[in-house]
Amino acid sequence: MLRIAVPNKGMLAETANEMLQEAGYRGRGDSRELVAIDPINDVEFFYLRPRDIATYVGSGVLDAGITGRDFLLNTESAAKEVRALDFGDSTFRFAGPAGEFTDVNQLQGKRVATSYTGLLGSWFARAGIEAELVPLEGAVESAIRLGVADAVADVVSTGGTLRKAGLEVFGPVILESTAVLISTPEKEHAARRVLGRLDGVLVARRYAIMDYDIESSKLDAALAITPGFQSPTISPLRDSDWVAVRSMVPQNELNQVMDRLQDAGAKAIIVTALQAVRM
Ligand SMILES: Nc1ncnc2c1ncn2[C@@H]1O[C@H](COP(=O)(O)OP(=O)(O)OP(=O)(O)O)[C@@H](O)[C@H]1O
Ligand SMILES: O=P(O)(O)OC[C@H]1O[C@H](OP(=O)(O)OP(=O)(O)O)[C@H](O)[C@@H]1O
Ligand SMILES: [Mg+2]
Repeated sequence: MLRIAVPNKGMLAETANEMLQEAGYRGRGDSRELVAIDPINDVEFFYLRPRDIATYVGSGVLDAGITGRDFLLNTESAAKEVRALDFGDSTFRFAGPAGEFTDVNQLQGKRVATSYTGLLGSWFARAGIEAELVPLEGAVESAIRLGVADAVADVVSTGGTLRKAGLEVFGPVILESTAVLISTPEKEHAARRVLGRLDGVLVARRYAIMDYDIESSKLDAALAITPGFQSPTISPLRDSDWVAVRSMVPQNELNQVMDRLQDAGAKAIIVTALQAVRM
C-alpha cells in the first residue's frame, strides 16, 4: 500500500486535499483524522504538519508527500522535489525596520529571527555571512520591536504583515516557494502513480479544450495560434472547404486566443473544461 503524507492544517492543507480528491482519492472524513485508508486506490494517507513532512518522507517510512518547497529545504532529509503543484506560492525575504538595511552584507554579526533556521543557516553559509539566528515559531515580525532580533527572514505574501509591523524587505529573494510533491530516489518508482494522477489534475487545471471551425485555406494561420499540447485534432466537415479543429489551450490565454482565432476567420469557437486528464 502506498503511504502518502498530506498537510493536516495551515496554508497548504485545503488545496492539497482538494487536489488529491480531484485526483480520485478519498479524503479524510473529518479534519481531526490523522490517518485515512483509501482501499480502492490502495493508498494510506497520513495527515501531518507540513513542516514535518520532509522528515517523514526523507526517512523512507512514507513514499511521498505534499509540502512547501521552503519546508523541504529547511529540513535536512533525503527527500527531493518531484513536482511543483501550482499552489502555495510565496517568497522568503529578509526584512528590517524601514530604511535601516539596504544590503544583506549589513547582517554580518547581527541577530536574524526566523522560523526557518535550516533554510536560512545554509543560505548564510553559502553567502559567507556570519549572523546569529534567533529561532522562533511564528509571528517573527514582532521580534525586532520586542528587541530579540535586528532583522527577520520570513514568508512574505501580500506584505501586509510586514507593513503593519513597520518593516520593509531588503536584499535578494532568499527563495521562491510553492507547494511540491516530494519523494526519495528509492521511493520515486512507488510514487509514480500518485505523480501521474497529480500531473493529470495540473493539466486539467491549467488547460481547457477549444473547438472551432475554420476554412481549410486559413488552417495554417489558425494552427499557429492553437498549436495544442501534442498536436491538434483536425476533422473534416460536410462542407469540404471547412475543417473542425480541437486543441488544448492554456486557461490563462483563453480569451486572447479566441480573439486571435476570430481575427483569423474561425467560427463557432467553443471552450470546454477538462474533467480529468492523463497525459
Ligand atoms: N501568505 C502565506 N503565509 C504563510 N505561508 C504561506 C503563504 N502563502 C503560501 N505559504 C506557504 O505555506 C506554507 C506555510 O503554511 P503553514 O500555514 O502550515 O505555515 P506555518 O504557520 O509557518 O507553520 P507552523 O504553524 O507549522 O509553524 C509554506 O510552504 C509557505 O511558503
Ligand atoms: O505577507 P502576508 O500576506 O502578510 O503574509 C505573510 C505572513 O503570513 C505568515 O504567517 P502565519 O499566518 O502563518 O502566522 P505565523 O507567523 O504564526 O506562522 C508568514 O509567516 C507571515 O507572517
Ligand atoms: Mg501559521
